[in-house]
Amino acid sequence: MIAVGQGFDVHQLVEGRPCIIGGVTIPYEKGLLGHSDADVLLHAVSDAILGALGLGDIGRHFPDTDPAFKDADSLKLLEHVWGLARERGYKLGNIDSTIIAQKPKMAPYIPEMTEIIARALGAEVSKVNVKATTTEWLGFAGRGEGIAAQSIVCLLQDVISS
Ligand SMILES: Nc1ccn([C@@H]2O[C@H](COP(=O)(O)O)[C@@H](O)[C@H]2O)c(=O)n1
Ligand SMILES: C[C@@]1(CO)OP(=O)(O)OP(=O)(O)OC[C@H]1O
Repeated sequence: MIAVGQGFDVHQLVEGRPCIIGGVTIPYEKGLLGHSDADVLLHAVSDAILGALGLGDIGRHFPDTDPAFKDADSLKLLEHVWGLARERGYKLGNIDSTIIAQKPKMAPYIPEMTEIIARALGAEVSKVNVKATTTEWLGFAGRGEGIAAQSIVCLLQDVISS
């Protein structure tokens, strides 16, 4: 059986916060604001997986009103979400993501992001793709006010036939 899901997230860029995207801390003058570490890419990946499982979104599993998730490491949240997929017998088919950011430049960090996501999902790196795009200076991302990410995932579940 195949299950697909998609995820989308946005976080504001502000001074005085680290810029953590895809589990990588990127040197930049601003960082992403959130209750957790605000890792916009890992949030989109987590939401895509929860969508494929029909289990809502990360706000439902990790409420931003719960102090337990203050400054939470989004990689830990993703690992928890992947556990929900694993316990239902799913493995990763593939996952494709896009980071939407005018700045900073993501390209140098994409291989490391890809490896981190693949490791968290117990999958080969070849099953994970991460891209980046600017918005040609248009909109909130183009003005540098925030960064968005979107992901689409395909999960595979073995069906045992008798
Ligand atoms: N924050 C970003 C945005 C884009 N890139 C890379 O630059 C290439 C060109 O982007 P366009 O928006 O002009 O299509 C794109 O292929 C990305 O790989 C980036 O590294 N960081
Ligand atoms: C991750 C959580 C929980 O700490 O908080 P944020 O970092 O604010 O992220 P968001 O994508 O707004 O929603 C999910 C949250 O509940």
